[in-house]
Amino acid sequence: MPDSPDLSTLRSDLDAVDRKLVEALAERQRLVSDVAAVKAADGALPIQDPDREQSLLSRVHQLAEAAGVDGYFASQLYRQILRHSVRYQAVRQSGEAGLRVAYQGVEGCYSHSAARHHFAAVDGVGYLGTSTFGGAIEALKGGKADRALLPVENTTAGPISGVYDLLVEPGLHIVGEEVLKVEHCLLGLPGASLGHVERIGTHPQAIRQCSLFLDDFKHHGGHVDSEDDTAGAAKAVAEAGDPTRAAIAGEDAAEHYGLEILKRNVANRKDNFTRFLIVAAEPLAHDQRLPHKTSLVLSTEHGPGKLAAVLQVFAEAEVNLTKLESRPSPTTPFESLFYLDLEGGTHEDAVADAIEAAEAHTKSLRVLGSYPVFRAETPRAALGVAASGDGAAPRAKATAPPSVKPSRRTLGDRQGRPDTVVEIAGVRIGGDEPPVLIAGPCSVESRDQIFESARAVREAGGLMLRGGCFKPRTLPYDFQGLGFEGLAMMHEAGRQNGLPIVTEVVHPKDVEAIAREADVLQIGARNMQNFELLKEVGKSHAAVLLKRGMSSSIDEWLAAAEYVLAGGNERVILCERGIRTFETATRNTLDLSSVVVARERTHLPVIVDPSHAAGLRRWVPALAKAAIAAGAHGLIVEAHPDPDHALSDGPQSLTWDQLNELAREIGVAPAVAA
Ligand SMILES: O=C(O)C(=O)C[C@]1(C(=O)O)C=C[C@@H](O)C=C1
Repeated sequence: MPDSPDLSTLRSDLDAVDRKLVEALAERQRLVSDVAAVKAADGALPIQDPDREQSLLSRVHQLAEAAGVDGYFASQLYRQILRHSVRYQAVRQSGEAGLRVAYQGVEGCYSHSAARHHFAAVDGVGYLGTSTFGGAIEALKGGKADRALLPVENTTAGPISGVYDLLVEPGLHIVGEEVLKVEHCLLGLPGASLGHVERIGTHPQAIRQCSLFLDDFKHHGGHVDSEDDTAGAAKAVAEAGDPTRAAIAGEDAAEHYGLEILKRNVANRKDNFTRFLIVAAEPLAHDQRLPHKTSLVLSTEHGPGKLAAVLQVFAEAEVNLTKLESRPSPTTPFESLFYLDLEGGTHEDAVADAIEAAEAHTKSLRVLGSYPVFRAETPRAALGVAASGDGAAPRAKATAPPSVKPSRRTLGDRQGRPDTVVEIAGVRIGGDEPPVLIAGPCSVESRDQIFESARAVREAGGLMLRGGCFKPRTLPYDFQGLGFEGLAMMHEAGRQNGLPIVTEVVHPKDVEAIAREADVLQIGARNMQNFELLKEVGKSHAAVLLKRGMSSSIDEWLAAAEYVLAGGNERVILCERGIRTFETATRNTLDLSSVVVARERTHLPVIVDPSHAAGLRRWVPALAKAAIAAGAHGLIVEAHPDPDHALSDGPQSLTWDQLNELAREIGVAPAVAA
């Protein structure tokens, strides 16, 4: 047998392939540049063409699969390529080049990363870090920079109020926005370990966003230092060379300062985004074919309904507001300035007319900027940007927040309300949405098992990954789950495959920590009436999947949901999983009538777990299809890479082939290439 090539030979072969890949990207960019020229000559052509992108992505998916490359991986890469392509074309239309961009912080900080994303399509950009937000504005005003990029809001910590005060300075124009997914990581020296860290340094904003992790760290004797910026803290750790020190910063900072990620995702919320604004000293002409946003600042007289009158104008003109923020006026005590963001640009008549009409109800009104927004993969609702271009009509919204003390059983009752659609990282469950398949193993058993499961679930057409990390078992000797270690693996597996994750929480004290990594908190059948647990998940930002207790009536099940809703958490999904009857042939008796009744009595989504009802895998598909026929909004199904050797619930877990077939039968499997 010939010797296999050595590592250095393989690496030089890889180098050659990488060169070809980069050359192909350059060739693509040249063609995109020609496309931009065609579009410059014909103003009727859209810069972004969602239909073309869709067909291109599915072709790439098919080509990749045929070549033995994961189709999802290839299409994710292509999404990035297309995003860059749209920006590249926009820049070619505007003629921007050689910009100097000021941001607050040192290299590798989030503002620097956001700036690099935003200006990636511009040739010859230089970056200038300043020590304060005001310093970035000064650089702009003093002619040392052409743009300043400033963070204005974060989806966990809220508005960055000091920046709003800077935006109203005369002579500044908002010319763009950038949204960055912020993933706070704990960084330390290579070889350092989490257990030996004694001091953690980071920016006050990150301290707020990671308060749960840091409180726990302090509780165990650790010290937290407030630093000027996240990447600065990372730099200090690298320079100190002390393995007991760590910083909370982004992945870019780790790369920049040669640090290792000791723990990913230490923020309170898994989905953590920061919105940045790009400011210039002159207004810019933007390509009007791109979707726009407009930012205003205004003040009103004191008096009842003054602000409402302004808002009414936009409501009547059907101009959507994506932001309303108030700040004290820098000049007049006890007067407020209101910052508003609107969907649409001032070149659109509806927007321009509405602004003019609104002005009549204000004491002062100024347009801070009208600028293009690039569609990004962000939870658009969370950022106040309406989903666009996907053709999906907005469906029934979640119910109003419980602003009044709930009277007896009102929140969950239908009372003529439309169905609530619960949205979980882009997956919509409820109402008239197509049924959602949630699948995965009963328990997370190992890294390989959960990664293989995530991939198989995604390939089958599943939209969420299930997996237990904290297992309530009948016998104390049975496998109890891998706990937080398993959760971290599952989080990563879900992320890599674009699947939100569902996991059970069994103890009230774990709710916050689990919700940092999981998208949906499952309340198991045994805990359906654990009222302290229900109250705790009622306070959580994560969605809740509430299984019906094995001996609970529908009334008791709905009353349990009421606990969660009354706590302020409106994102409740009911799950029927079978009840105890005299029948012992199946593990539980699947009560499909509860789906019909619950759908009539509440506005909440109702899904079905056929696995725990059946107890045997060969019975699962029939029950699953019956559940959909009865009106279930989705299924949560157990499936395992090797069901016969599963550590829990093996007999009722489907194989991948069975899962694929079920997905096809209920019509959620991805379309197969012709
Ligand atoms: O085909 C076009 O119209 C292009 O602009 C090219 C391209 C691409 O890079 O392939 C870029 C943006 C569009 O949204 C679709 C496709």
